[in-house]
Amino acid sequence: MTDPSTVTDSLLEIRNLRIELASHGRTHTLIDGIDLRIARGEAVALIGESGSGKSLTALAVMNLLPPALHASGGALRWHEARGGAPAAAMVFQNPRAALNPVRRIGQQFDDVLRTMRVPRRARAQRAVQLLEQVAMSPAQRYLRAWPHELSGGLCQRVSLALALAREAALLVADEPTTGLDAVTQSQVLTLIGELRRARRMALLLITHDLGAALHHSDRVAVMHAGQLVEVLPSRDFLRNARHPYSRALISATPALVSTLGQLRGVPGELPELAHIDRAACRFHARCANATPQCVEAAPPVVETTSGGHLRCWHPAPADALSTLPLTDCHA
Ligand SMILES: Nc1ncnc2c1ncn2[C@@H]1O[C@H](COP(=O)(O)OP(=O)(O)OP(=O)(O)O)[C@@H](O)[C@H]1O
Repeated sequence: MTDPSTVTDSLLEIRNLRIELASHGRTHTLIDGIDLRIARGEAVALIGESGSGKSLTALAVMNLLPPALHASGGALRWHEARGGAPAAAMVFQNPRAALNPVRRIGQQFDDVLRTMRVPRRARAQRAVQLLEQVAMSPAQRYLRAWPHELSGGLCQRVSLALALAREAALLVADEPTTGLDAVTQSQVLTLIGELRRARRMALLLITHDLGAALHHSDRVAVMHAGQLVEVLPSRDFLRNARHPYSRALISATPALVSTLGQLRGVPGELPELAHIDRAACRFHARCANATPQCVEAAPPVVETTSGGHLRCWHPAPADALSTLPLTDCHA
């Protein structure tokens, strides 16, 4: 794990990112005012419920938003001296869908390495090296395989190796373990962490799983209804998370509570992003701390004493969670 306090070398700054959807003559703001900095070699986990806007944020970073959606307001500022390599590479949720079903694995490496201008005679050897880095050996056997001949976990390893082939400074991993069994999930996330550290590659890990986020990142960014509501170092999260939504996510994560009896669902439902009241706090209808102020005005983002960022009128006091009987997965 990288020590967040020593990470100062900025790779990507996302400033006031907004993603809008134009529909029936109206513009709907789906993502509203994302500010996030990722340092070189740093692992940032983006967590939140399904529909909170994690994948849209990732697609904006990759410059892959679908045509109906438009990124505006902010800028993505890359500090990487690119030297011809792409700034970011992505591993997708569904590795089978990400691989071309009618190209053998070796052909897919050849396609990527050709775009990286790797000479033809060096490509096969490079593909072998990449497969060995993701622990697929003997690599020659896998290079001849079709995607349908591989398990989901092996397909995700191939996707990861293809992403590594791009030599990018940032790996964006959008739910990279969805659909994999628990053992394979852990293996894939551990492998991503090892490769990241070996290559000093930054990681934007998108996940619903707070426990996995805390284990595999330096900082956690909590997303609710198209906004970041809290960002703080992973190692401090259980103790210092102050947004009521962050606290609700902790109480809703089986790996983070001591007994199943302490497990609580997150109250209410995510508001429909396309029809949201931008003047109010987006969490107010689900929040036990809400007051009329939360309905009348959206809270600003403030810096906290623990070095994080918080968007809430009535946050929990710092260190409040240490009184809860939580299992510390980040020891
Ligand atoms: N192409 C699109 N057109 C219109 N709305 C979209 C489009 N893509 C996503 N949305 C909407 O944007 C919101 C955020 O979606 P997004 O996929 O980013 O959420 P998410 O947090 O990644 O969810 P999940 O964890 O399920 O992948 C959702 O309300 C979704 O319906």
